[in-house]
Amino acid sequence: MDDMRQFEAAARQSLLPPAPDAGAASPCFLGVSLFTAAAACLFFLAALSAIYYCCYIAIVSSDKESLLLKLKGRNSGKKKKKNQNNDNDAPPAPPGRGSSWWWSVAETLAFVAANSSGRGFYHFVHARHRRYGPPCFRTALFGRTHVFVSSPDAARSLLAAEPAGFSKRYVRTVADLLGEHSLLCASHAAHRSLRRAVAPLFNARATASFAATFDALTRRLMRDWSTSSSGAAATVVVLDAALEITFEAICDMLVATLPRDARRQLQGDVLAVTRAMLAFPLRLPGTRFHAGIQARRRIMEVLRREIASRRRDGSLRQQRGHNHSSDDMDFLQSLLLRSQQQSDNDEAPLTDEQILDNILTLIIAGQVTTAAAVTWMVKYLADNRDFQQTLRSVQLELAPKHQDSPLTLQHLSSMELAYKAVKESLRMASIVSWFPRVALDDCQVAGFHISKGWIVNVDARSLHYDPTIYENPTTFDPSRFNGGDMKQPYSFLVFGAGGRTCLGMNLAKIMMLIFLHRLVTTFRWEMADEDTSLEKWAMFPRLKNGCPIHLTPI
Ligand code: HEM
Repeated sequence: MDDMRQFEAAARQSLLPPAPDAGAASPCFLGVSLFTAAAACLFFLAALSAIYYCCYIAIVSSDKESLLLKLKGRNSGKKKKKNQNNDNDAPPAPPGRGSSWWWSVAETLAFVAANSSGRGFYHFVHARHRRYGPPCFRTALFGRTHVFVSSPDAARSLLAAEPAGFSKRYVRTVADLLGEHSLLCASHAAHRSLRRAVAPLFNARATASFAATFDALTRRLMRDWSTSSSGAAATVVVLDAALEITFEAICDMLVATLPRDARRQLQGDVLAVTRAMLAFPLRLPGTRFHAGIQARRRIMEVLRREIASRRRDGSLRQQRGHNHSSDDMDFLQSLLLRSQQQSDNDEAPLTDEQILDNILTLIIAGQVTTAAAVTWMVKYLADNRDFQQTLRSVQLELAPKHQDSPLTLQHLSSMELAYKAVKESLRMASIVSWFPRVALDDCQVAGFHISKGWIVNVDARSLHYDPTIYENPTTFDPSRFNGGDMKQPYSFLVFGAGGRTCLGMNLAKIMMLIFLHRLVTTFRWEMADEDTSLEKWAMFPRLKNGCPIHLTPI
């Protein structure tokens, strides 16, 4: 027992700091220690940056080249540039920096810092756009040279009819999560046949039936909100509600037969995949990227089980020979039927992998974007109460015609002012802020030299906030659309343009119109929290607080 006490006393003694020695803490000694500590920190940071950079080149880059080859390529690129500079006729490289690897580390860290701050990842682009001015600037991210272009002419040269010199390129994380057959990531060659298979599904009948489903969900939501407010003001979080109903409507359209519990699991997994899209691509348990990859695996399992069950129950055999885009089929059934008909006709059929990747793509491309757009629209109208009131009067005049019945496409087409509010919200929110393309060869864009392999991004948000195109661009003003969609071609790019234009743009506009009409004719609202900081690491810009509003029934 005594031994034990002695041992504890000795241990306590060893944990106590040594008695202060007045002579040891002289100012000179402190200065040297601080200097050494600062130097060590700097060295540590530099080493970390270098490791980080090398990891990123190795992990993120989609090319199969080795790191060594890349560095070699960069050196030969430097030589090439020197030769180019000697040639007076050669177009200049876009302003900005991006060839030195130190600069690439600094820019990548700045991008990551913007992403993990409340200002959102576009802040990085905006700061450089201001520094270098239009029409473009150059930077380096994750080991790749990126050019951001922001003029309608440059946008036309990159998007119109998909020029032969460019292909689509998303960061590796997005491609890993959505799958190599996803429409959003496929190269131009693979894209053409995939789009031919998916585009017919968005026909007029499917759109009308989608509008009816979404309207029913929105009316149910507003009824719940009315009940919870029961005459007094209630507070609701718009983003949560918008995510819920857009998911339900899109799920009904794509895989209508999925049981309730499978839908709930799917919804959680889709959220995890979305969260992982801009995460560091480390497949270590506990990381966001790993969680996203696991969620993708579960989603694929659920969808594969669904396909197997449809093949077992014989419904596909019965529907063989019918029009594959018939309105009583969900998208999954239409694609399975198309695949079966292709193999019956000895054509190369759509594979299950292609079908699965694109069902997941449609859920993510459709749900998260539209929910974010609806949320921004509600915020802009909360900030512009006069416009909210004007719109309310207009919409209330239209309301008696369909108060208790579903909104039809005809009803929606008569909502001119609401439609302008939808477009103005889409412009200001610029949900997809830029669209990446990769140069397949050396070429010129906007009078600047672009080297093979550089990523050229159409900076849609800068275009939408260009004061030479949109007067007072930071003001919410739906009347700017009085004359039609856009003042100049390629200046309103909320849904992209050319061969890669958004396939769901009509559905997105319909969802926004229905939500706006039902909300403005049922409630008045104002923001319950004025915090405008953005959610960190979100692929599409959205408010961190999800846009809580106070609702008062009218
Ligand atoms: C407000 C909501 C939406 C916005 C802002 C939006 C925006 C966009 C943009 C800008 C592109 C083109 C990207 C590029 O060129 O790189 C795109 C592509 C696409 N969108 Fe949307 N979208 C929305 C809603 C939807 C919906 C509801 C669906 C379907 C359910 C959808 C499905 C797609 C698909 C499949 C593509 C790829 C098209 C292709 O490459 O052929 N989107 N979207």
